[in-house]
Amino acid sequence: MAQSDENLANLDLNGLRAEIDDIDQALQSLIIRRTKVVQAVGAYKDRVIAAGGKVKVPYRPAREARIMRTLVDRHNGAFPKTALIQIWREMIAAGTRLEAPYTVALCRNADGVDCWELARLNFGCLNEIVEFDTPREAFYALEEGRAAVGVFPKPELGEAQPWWTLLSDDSPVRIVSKLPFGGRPVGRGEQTEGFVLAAIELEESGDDRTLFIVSLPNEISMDTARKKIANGIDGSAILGFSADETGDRRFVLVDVPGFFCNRAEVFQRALTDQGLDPEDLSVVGAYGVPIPEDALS
Ligand SMILES: O=C(O)C(=O)C[C@]1(C(=O)O)C=C[C@@H](O)C=C1
Repeated sequence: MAQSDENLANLDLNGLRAEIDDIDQALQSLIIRRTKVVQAVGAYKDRVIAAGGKVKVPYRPAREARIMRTLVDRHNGAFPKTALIQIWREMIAAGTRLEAPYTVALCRNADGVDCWELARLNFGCLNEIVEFDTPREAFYALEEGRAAVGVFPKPELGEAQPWWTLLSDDSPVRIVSKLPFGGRPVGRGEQTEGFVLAAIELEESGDDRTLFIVSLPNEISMDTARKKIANGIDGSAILGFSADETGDRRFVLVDVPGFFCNRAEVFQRALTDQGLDPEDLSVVGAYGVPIPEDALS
């Protein structure tokens, strides 16, 4: 029998435990019900694929971002929001696995950093995590469908052979999410950030950032490029730059506020207005802006 908050103080230990048992039963019934609905979503997606749709990976990070933000917004009481998110992470990850098999690809950066903890927290206790020797191998696993998602360490400015140069208009693999999204692991992995890559369509979550790669002639110094990109696109940040093999141009990974899927021309125009004259510009991803730490306390 559900007790009022005031009445809890009058219950003995058995009474309180009986109350917890009732709540657990209600929660479990809802999990069973939610799972049936997720399986119906999986069946719906199968029908779309059978009708000629392209999407084979069930992961929908924009939808997940909306769910997590709603949870945080409507929460109250003493239960920590980060732990609340983690309960949903497990539920969503386990349910996604029922929709289609799910392997998570990992790789290390040049400093040996990987995102194992972030991957385990985000994709749950059941999904297989496979560590590849190189980012290139992890990337091919995504392209070939041997892994559904990959978690790659956040790019470092100036690193040799950055993984993000594998992204292009010719590949279905995109950056689709940023981790951690809602709360950091405590201890190991606390400082790590990463991007999730998957061969899925980009979708809007309501508060997003877009990533594009632009190729610029090498005569333009990084400082000039940085200033002009900042002047041309409000709120933009350069996440990486690299020289290509021929050495006459460099690639720059730029992170900008807003959702600009399939709208590379917007950036092309902004950079041309700054006199940068980009040779090639591709939108390579978009991600829901993670929930800020202060909204989780
Ligand atoms: O909404 C969907 O597309 C689902 O597959 C359901 C669900 C969920 O459990 O809520 C599961 C996986 C997706 O990444 C997003 C949400």
